[in-house]
Amino acid sequence: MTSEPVLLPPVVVMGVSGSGKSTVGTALAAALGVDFIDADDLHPAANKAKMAAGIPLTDTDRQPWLVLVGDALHAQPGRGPVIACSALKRVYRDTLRSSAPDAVFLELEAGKAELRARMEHRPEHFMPAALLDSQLETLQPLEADERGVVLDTSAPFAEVLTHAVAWLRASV
Ligand SMILES: Nc1ncnc2c1ncn2[C@@H]1O[C@H](COP(=O)(O)OP(=O)(O)O)[C@@H](O)[C@H]1O
Ligand SMILES: O=C(O)[C@H](O)[C@@H](O)[C@H](O)[C@H](O)COP(=O)(O)O
Repeated sequence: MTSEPVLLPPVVVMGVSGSGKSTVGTALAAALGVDFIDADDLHPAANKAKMAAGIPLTDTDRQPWLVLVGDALHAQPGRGPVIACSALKRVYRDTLRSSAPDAVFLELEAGKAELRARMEHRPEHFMPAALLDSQLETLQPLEADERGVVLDTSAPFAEVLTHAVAWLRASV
């Protein structure tokens, strides 16, 4: 007798720059056996150039990017994927849910000093630590009616991953 494969909804690993989205998302996708996509790779070149110059993106800058992220989210029903995407505001997550209504959100958090240190020590990344304040000001944490969980990434990495997998197994 074969067991039914577990259907995994699209998973968005969200949070400010340096919160660990790419790191946790890559490991989580590998653990779940689904594709990982980094939404940074979907940003138009102009958005990346703006951030690299230390200028925060506006809602208008982010809108076409969020549509691309939404398209990627619902491309493989039942097979994730796991996408690392900041999804800082509630309205951005609403845009993603308009493409993938079943998407779940894992919000990664850490203290400001830890976030700054991570950004400053990350080799060859376009995002300057100077944008951390703006990222934190823009962040609207998950609300009670949004399907997801907050994960404290100041815990050891293995614990963060175990918590993420356990939450998904219990919730989907
Ligand atoms: N849980 C963690 N504990 C310590 N360092 C971490 C953790 N998660 C990520 N990092 C480190 O912090 C930096 C930023 O992580 P990254 O995954 O690039 O974040 P984001 O994609 O959210 O910007 C990387 O150098 C990474 O190795
Ligand atoms: O909406 C935004 O302002 C960006 O998506 C931003 O949140 C993201 O942090 C950068 O693209 C840098 O990428 P990392 O988050 O991987 O550092």
